[in-house]
Amino acid sequence: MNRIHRLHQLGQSLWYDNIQRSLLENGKLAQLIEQGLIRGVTSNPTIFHNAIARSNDYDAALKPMAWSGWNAEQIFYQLAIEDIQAAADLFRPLYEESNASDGYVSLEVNPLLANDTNGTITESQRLWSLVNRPNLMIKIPATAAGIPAIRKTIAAGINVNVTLIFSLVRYAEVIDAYLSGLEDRLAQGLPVDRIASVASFFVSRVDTKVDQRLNEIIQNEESNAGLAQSLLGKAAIANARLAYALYLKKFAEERFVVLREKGARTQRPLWASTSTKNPAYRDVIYVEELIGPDTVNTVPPQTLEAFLDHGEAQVKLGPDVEAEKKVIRQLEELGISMDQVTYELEVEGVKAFADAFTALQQAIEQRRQAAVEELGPLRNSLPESVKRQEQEQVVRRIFDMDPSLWTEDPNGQAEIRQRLGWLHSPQNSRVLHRDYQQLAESCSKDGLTHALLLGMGGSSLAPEVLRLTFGVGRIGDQNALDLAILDSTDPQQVLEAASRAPLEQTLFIVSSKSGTTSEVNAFFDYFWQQAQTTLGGKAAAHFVAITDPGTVLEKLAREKGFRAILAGDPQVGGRYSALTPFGLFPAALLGINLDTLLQRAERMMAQSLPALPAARNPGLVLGTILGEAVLDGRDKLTILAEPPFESFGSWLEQLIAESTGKEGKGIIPVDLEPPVAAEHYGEDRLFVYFRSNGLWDERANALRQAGHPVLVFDLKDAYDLGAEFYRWEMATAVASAILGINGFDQPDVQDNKDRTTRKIEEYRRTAVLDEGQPRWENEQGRVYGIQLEGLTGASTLREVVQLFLREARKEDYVAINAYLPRNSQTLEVLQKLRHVILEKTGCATTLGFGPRFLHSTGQLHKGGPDRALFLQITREVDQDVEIPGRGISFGILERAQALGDLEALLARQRRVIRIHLTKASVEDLI
Ligand SMILES: O=P(O)(O)OC[C@H]1O[C@](O)(CO)[C@@H](O)[C@@H]1O
Ligand SMILES: O=C[C@H](O)[C@H](O)COP(=O)(O)O
Repeated sequence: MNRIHRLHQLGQSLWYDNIQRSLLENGKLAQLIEQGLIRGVTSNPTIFHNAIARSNDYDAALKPMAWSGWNAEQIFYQLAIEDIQAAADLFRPLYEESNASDGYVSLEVNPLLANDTNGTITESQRLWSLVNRPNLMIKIPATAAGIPAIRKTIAAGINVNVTLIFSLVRYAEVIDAYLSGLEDRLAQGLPVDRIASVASFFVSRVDTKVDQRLNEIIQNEESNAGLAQSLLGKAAIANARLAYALYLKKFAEERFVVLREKGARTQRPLWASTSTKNPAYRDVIYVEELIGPDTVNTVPPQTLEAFLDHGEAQVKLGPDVEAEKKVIRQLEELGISMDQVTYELEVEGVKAFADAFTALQQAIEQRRQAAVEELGPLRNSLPESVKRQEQEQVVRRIFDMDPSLWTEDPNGQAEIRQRLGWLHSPQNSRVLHRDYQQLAESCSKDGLTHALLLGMGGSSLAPEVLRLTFGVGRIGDQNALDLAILDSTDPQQVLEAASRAPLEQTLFIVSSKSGTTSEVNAFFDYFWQQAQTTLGGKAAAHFVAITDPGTVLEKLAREKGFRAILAGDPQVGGRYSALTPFGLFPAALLGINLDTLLQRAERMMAQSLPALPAARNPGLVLGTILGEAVLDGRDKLTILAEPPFESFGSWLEQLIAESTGKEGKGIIPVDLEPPVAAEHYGEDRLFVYFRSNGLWDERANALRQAGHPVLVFDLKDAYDLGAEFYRWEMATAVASAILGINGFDQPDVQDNKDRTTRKIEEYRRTAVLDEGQPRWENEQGRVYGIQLEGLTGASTLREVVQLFLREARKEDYVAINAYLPRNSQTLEVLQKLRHVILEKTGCATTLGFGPRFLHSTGQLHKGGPDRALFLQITREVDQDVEIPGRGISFGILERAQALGDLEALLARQRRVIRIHLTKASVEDLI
């Protein structure tokens, strides 16, 4: 039994005089409750000031509310109420178990109402119904105006923690107000048995003031110095013990006996202000000296720790208070009037809380203004738009799976009903994530050191982001698996992936929701054959499939005897699958703690539920910004992501582009664009900045000053990706609804696939790929696609590119679609090309590597707005690789995909050229 348990045995409950969001989120508060160390929580305006203004714990939650036009006070109450509710929920079991004697959490009324009876009554009722928890106590100050408010509030059936009590006279009034409130209830035939109240009697502050006077006497009045010296540090405890004696007396009187028979409880004294202010005193003095039955002591963290370490628990309270009366008498003899002291303390106490409240409002106001600045030109329209989402109950309808938010088409609606499972993924995945972790552990134990994931789009991008953000961690005492991703049919890239995957030590993850994605099938054929050749009968133990139940891939994996088959959630579409096995199993292989990742996602989910106001929902507000920005002409969502989050944009790109890019509409994600001076950007931009260390603060400021909206999302560590996945999924769903788009299908992807299939069939028949007639050619390369004015006069590929760029119109974007190996050399030169294009045309630029981007931005290219120039680049392959059993090579598959892509774009009258590099290199285009 520890010291605090002993204290409790003597009849005193220890409450915690502290609240802070991080304590709620990191499990510390839950732990203190579980260990039986604290039995309640108290807050006050100073505590909230410290919690909110002196930390960044609340900033992320504050932003959407600020963007939605809420003022500082609205924001404060939303944040405070959330904390109080969360704490109350943690205490709920104790509250029930202790038959409602402990387990309370206190929230104080606005201290600026301390002298306003009616204002306090109304505010108490407002907070009581907003928090909506039976184990809440509303704190009301024991001012003259507060006393009648206490009576009315108790009579209304609300638990009250009466605060700022200093004097015995006032304390008697408090007891009377409590009893009167109960009597009022009885008179109305209302029950009194579940009403709880405590009287917070402030302790240490009395010593602070009295000791100051005593010290003046010691200094200035020689004759009284001895007595004054002996009284130092005595007043507060004496005053509190007298209060306890009063409590014993009052609650033994007939008046209360009547109430007790009806089930009423006593109003326990609560010793507040019990941290030691004078370092010369014992640091647990205001706990040790005030122990007795039916009391509460609320202590800040340092006092709790001190008592746990060296506090002595003995009963020190009782009816015999002669010594205490003597202390008060002696103080009076020295001219220190307790009436005067306690009056001053009450006035100062009210003021201090009011000042803290005002300072807190100012601190929130500053942060609110800074957040609003981020919206730039969108700031005025956003509050109305968020209100509209609220009126139209968008979040409720999303959770109710109401497809009419996105489309009237019955087929589309039927599909959407099967595609909203991601809303619950953070919780649903909790059931299975231990299996993924165990499987990862078994792979590691069996000596597998590498993993190669074969997948496209939604099935490969989340794993890639996790790999690049987290790096390779640990599984137990081993290095986790070094995960690589293959999502390209470019033969060079296939070979590179193969060279980095030693067969004896590699786990292959065949990852396809549908199980029919042609690239993935080709990768499987290739690596299965390799594994068979080297590992023979042991090959299957090196393969895991992630696929939805009932797919051909599942069947194949079963037939071949794969090490494991992980079932996807059929209610979740590919690009929304990050928090299902498609993202989570690769994460486990990397040694990522799935519990923490899912916890962050769950926290975001909890903020996204329909019960919360729209302005508090991070995904809803973000989605509203994205949607409204498009309607305002800012459809180029430009992603700035600081290390280690640079790769996050590639996941975002596929989510947003494939979801919204259809029916001639869409948001155009612009990822990893080389930076240029702020004035080069058009008014079609909305920037989002994923901030980790503030490396790009200056750049963000310059953009903001140039009039662009720049939304900032602070990420504290890689695990925040869990939350971001969820936030952006919600935002994408909301933005799609605002744009009137079905965000859950990808109608134009199939066309590309069909055209590719036809090309391959023809190739199989004729051994030639039909590339059509070039519009221009020389020994450097050939040009296909739309007719360009003056093309015949061009003498180099560079000139061809220049001619093509003349087609650019204001607010177009230029998409470079490179069917090239994705490695640092090609990336560098293509980024250079992007830079030149951006400076020359002022248009946003995107870069995609084929065929990877076909499963990302490919849908947007064909289905989105006709505001793009597509520069497709293909090349002669140096070293081709056969796809076993398919009668084609990866090189042919890649080229057929490029041709299918080109054809699909031309069929939609898009402005596209293909430059096929024969002798030339990409450098020659710049
Ligand atoms: O997981 P699958 O079925 O192989 O699909 C891969 C990707 O292809 C698409 O279906 C189309 O691009 C994406 O939505 C998906 O993420
Ligand atoms: O409810 C608790 C009181 O507000 C708190 O104990 C005040 O303590 P202080 O005097 O240390 O500010």
